[in-house]
Amino acid sequence: MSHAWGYGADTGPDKWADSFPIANGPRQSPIDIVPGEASYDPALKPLVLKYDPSTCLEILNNGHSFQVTFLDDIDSSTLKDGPVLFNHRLKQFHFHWGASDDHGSEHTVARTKYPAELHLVHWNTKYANFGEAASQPDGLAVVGVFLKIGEKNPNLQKLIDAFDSIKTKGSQCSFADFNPETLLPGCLDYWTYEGSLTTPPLLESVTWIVCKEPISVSSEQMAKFRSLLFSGEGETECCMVDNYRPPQPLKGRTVRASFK
Ligand SMILES: CCCSc1c(F)c(F)c(S(=O)(=O)NC)c(F)c1F
Ligand SMILES: [Zn+2]
Repeated sequence: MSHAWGYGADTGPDKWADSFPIANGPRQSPIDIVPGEASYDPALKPLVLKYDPSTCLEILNNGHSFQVTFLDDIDSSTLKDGPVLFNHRLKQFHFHWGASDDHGSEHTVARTKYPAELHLVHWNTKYANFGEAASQPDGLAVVGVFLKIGEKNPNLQKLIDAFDSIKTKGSQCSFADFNPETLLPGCLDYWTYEGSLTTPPLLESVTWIVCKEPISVSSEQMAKFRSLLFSGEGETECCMVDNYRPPQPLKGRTVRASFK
């Protein structure tokens, strides 16, 4: 039986529950973050993100987004503190974006949509590997960063410059010495809540850490994101746009803030 999923009318988020019933689970992501309803928690520690550019391996089009993958066999690129109790290793980062600049993020802030959202995916090293961690309620920690239309971002440009090599689904190329720290905002104030992957298998294993401050992207750079394809080489071209899941019910969860 095919569990082929996507973002089109027949395969998109409204259909995912057919193959992945957890889509209607108690801790699904993304959510709408309402700042006035978030609880400031003075016990939340500052995020400690330490990334080693030499662990950057490749950039690839996986047919749902583009991702940059990291070597995660030792503690070279890690997330510590913040809301998590254990050390986490960086596995990959990817983005979600819209067909136009007025939407595209997965999380929203008081229903405000950003044109794109970066996800830095980390796994808890109390588990043996990413796959095992992804099946545990405290297995993953994803840092979300909003992209806001403004100045051209020279660090995002390094990713965009590789797009000609990863235009179609399944294409990849080596990608070395990229430091994800250059994609972080200057202020690391964050909201945190217990959630899930935002794509199938929608596993409820993610501690979400959503940064309050966005990073900049130019409208021209967003247009380059939209030049990537969901489709593979030789297939009818289908532009990679609107690869986001809309906000899901909070179902009684608390969103905590690391800032007043
Ligand atoms: C089986 C997972 C493969 S790794 C991965 C991913 F590819 C992905 F897209 C998201 S996401 O839900 O879309 N964004 C947080 C994740 F959380 C991930 F961990
Ligand atoms: Zn994501």
